[in-house]
Amino acid sequence: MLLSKVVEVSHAVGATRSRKAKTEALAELIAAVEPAEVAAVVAWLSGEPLQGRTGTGWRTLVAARSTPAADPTLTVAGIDATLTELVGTSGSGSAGRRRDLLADLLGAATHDEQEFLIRLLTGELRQGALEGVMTEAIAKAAGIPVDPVRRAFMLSGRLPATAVAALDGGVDLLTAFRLEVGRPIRPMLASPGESLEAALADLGRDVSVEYKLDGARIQVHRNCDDVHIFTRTLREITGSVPELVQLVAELPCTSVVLDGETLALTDSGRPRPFQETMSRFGAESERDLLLHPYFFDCLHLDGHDLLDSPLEERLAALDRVAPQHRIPALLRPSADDAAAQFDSALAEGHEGIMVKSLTSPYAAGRRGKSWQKIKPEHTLDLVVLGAEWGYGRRTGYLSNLHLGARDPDGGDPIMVGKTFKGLTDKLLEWQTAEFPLHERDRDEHTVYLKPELVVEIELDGVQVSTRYPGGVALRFARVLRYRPDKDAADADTIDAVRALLPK
Ligand SMILES: Nc1ncnc2c1ncn2[C@@H]1O[C@H](COP(=O)(O)OP(=O)(O)OP(=O)(O)O)[C@@H](O)[C@H]1O
Repeated sequence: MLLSKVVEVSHAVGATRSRKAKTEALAELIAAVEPAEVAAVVAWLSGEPLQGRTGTGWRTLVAARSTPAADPTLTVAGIDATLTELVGTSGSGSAGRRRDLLADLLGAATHDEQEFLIRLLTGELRQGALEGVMTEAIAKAAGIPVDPVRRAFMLSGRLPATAVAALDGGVDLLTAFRLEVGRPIRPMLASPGESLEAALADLGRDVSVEYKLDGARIQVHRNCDDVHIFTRTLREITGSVPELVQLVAELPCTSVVLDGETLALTDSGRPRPFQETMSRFGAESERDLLLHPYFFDCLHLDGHDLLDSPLEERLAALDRVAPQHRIPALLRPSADDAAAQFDSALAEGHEGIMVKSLTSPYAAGRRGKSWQKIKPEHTLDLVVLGAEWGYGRRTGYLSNLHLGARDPDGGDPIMVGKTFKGLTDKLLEWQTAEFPLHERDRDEHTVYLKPELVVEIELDGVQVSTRYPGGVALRFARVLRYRPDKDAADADTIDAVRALLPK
């Protein structure tokens, strides 16, 4: 298939807000593509080359760009082969070879194709928000229901492989996807609960009421001596967290997959700030800060997959394998005991509580009602769309943030407000240094950013707005912290913001 056809569909998908129209355009393309090219097309339209990140910067690409070709000739298979060569080029002279490959590729591309390739290779197409639409499109192209496609994607974390299986072998091949120890699955997520009372009324008596710790999510896989640890976005961090690896290696089992939260504690046992925990996930991690795990789920134990088992059984498995590392939890508490649990979580410096249905299976990658998070304040994770230069004491610093909510249908984030409240001097300095690295455009007052940074905002509520395109604006928003553990695809949606409108 010609690249020009893919670019055309990519534009069409970007130009419409209708989820149905997006799904149809994608499904038609996937159904039409050569079997050998399905994986690449699905990967590209989800925002990433099949080879993953190619490590090619925007400057290199712009330098490699020449006069566009008049007519489209590039094929999907040809480009995919070039990208494989590009990522495989290493050693002496590799920089020059990479430059030549890119120059040949871009030289053969039309103007629109050049734009597309540059956005693909710089990661700008990676919105991830298209994942939901893409899952539906794959099901439609294969003529099968969407649920088995979704499940296979959640278990494999890979849309291209899911698409190939769906088109090759339909539901039969998709149901062969299993939890594989060593390969991370997308974590189950929670919905914001209105209040503890509302969550208990909604979920009934069969609940686990757990501390919601303010750390970072980890997913731990162990097969005999082989331990792997992943973040919320499925990034492997095994090498940065030796103390967790050792602890998991010593658990009394042969194979296990655990879900939990990790954080560093102060000498008096209170949680250290989230940023300090996150700093341990980086390449140059501060080893003197010890991380502790607090597990809250067990997805596999000694050859048994537990994803489809009710939470109660999964917690029993967790109790068998790691009772000393469980997150504080009460099973089927009275309303008073649940309220006391909430109070003590806050008193001990934690974020709030989680109320979980004991009868629910592990819905990988889904944000459902069977896990509800209760915090004393409303918070939203929003995408930073830009920042205005400050004035007065903040002259020379990028300050007032433009905040956007995710479009669940894969469009650009939708602006819902601005704030400079809560920004410490340290954050102002960091923003001023960091934002230009994400710059999309600028004018006299504002630096506009690619949708890449996620910030957690505390707010008093939201109100109807005629000024903002989503019809809703934040009230009294203030910055709590940046969320380097989240991508724009993990930000809260415009629907989540609207759900806070007074009823
Ligand atoms: N007992 C717990 N059970 C589940 N998740 C917990 C628990 N304690 C802390 N967490 C953390 O809270 C998160 C649950 O909220 P949610 O599923 O909405 O994820 P999130 O989008 O990362 O939310 P948040 O921004 O509130 O951390 C988990 O991702 C996990 O990191």
